[in-house]
Amino acid sequence: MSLFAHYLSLPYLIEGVWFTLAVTALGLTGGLLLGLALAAMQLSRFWMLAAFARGYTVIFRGTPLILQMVFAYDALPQIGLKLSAVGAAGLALAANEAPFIAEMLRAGVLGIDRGQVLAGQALGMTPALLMRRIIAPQAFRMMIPALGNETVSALKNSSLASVISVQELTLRSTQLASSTFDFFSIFFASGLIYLLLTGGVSLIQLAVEWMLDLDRPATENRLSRLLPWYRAPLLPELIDEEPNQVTPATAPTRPDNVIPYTASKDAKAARAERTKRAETLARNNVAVDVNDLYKAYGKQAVLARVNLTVRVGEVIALLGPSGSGKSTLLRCINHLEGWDAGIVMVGGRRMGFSGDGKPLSPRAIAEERASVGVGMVFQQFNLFGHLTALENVAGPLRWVHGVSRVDADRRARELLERVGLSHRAHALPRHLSGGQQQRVAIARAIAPNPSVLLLDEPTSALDPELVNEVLEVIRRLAVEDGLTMIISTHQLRFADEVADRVMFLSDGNIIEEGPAHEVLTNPRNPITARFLSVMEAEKPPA
Ligand SMILES: Nc1ncnc2c1ncn2[C@@H]1O[C@H](COP(=O)(O)OP(=O)(O)OP(=O)(O)O)[C@@H](O)[C@H]1O
Repeated sequence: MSLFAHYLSLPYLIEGVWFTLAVTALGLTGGLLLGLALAAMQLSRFWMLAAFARGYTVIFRGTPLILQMVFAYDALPQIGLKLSAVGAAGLALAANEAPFIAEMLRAGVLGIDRGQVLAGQALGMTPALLMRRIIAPQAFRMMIPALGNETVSALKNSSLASVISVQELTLRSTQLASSTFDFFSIFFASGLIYLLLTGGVSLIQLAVEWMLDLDRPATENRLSRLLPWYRAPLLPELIDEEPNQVTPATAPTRPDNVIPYTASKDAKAARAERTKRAETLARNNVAVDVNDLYKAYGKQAVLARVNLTVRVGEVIALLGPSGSGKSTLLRCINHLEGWDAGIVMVGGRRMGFSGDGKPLSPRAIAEERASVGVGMVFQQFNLFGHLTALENVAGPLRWVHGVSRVDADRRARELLERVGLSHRAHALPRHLSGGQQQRVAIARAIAPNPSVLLLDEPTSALDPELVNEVLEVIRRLAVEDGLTMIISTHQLRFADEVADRVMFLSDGNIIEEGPAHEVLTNPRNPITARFLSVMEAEKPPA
């Protein structure tokens, strides 16, 4: 036992630990940098880069590390690259670790919900901003356990450096044992030192996991403020506050030339009101103009020469059976989806193309989305999972529109209050109900004051009892703010009450359109009539 304790603190072995740590540190740092480059190449749009990275991965993952170490130490000098034993071992370990780390990074990035990426794009985030603010923070959190594993494995693999005479712990233990024949005590001491080192890695991993745990109450310190997923601590006055009702707008932004309609009980007065509103809207500028839009997936035409004109302040309800192309049409308007032929103009700008007709880069499209102002609300809410409700609304305002933190927070609080969620400002999306999440998503979409709001079946992922709270928010955006909206929905009563016009899509064609009440109560096309009769329970009274 005393011999065991003696070997544990023997300077000869302790010095070996430093070599072990040096090789591991070189291997991990190099592996992380090279892994980042390889992952970026594999995820890039350029197939040559992706093919190169894949080839590298196949070679370095498929050959033994011990061979790579010998190669780095003995073969590289023959082409003029002479490295120290520690340098050669570190280089070989880095080259070997890189493909494993790259695969972890790639899995982390690909593991982020595609909906969040679409939402970020719709908010005008450039690819780099999306990566920095949305994808990387969440991917990193998911990768910590795998990174911990990889660190432990690199630490143990560093013992292979003994083949090129690096004086690391394993080599020194063997040398010592050969000269003293005290195999048991030396190898037990050496094993315990390795265990202490790997135990240290596990502790660091646990500490990082704890620091990044989203369910942990947010704390205020300088370091956490620098992190992209920073959350301000909960303000005491908000903790016990009673839930707000969905309250009236604090600052409606209705254009002057849009007449709000009030729900009139008298059918005749309501009709007169609608006619007057339609006449006013017809004089307004065009907000969205879709011309001969054609899009196909393979041989299937999903949008077959669609034409659509929406005036400022108008509310359009897109109806149609599942698979008729409603979501695709909305995504094309925001250029989240490319198309094969046709032109989409929003606010007089040709979306996705420069003045001379050339397609824009992803970055330029993102900037265009932000400046034209097309908000989008998705069926599955698509809130950023690592950000609180407040940050979901305020973050994009700061990052995309350059609004100051104070102003962005103020605007976010106003909007959350408006959708009845000020008491949940610091809640993470996963702690909100579906209806609450969708209300935050609406607040996020209208925060930058978009000129047009696209809503893709905003209530179809909700339980029936939560549908009304979301419809109420949308209703107020139409009625009080006069926001131009295109809503794909199956809520016929809602469409009748809120929409100015209904467009009915079938197999990628608009087969019927007209004033909402007219189409919904007296359809001319047999396909529309059949669809409405199937949805009878939802149909508005004639
Ligand atoms: N990425 C894709 N690849 C191939 N086909 C697709 C893709 N996305 C959509 N489609 C097809 O395009 C058609 C239109 O889909 P879209 O989602 O626009 O319909 P929708 O009217 O919004 O349906 P729902 O009401 O169910 O959401 C469908 O037939 C769908 O299968």
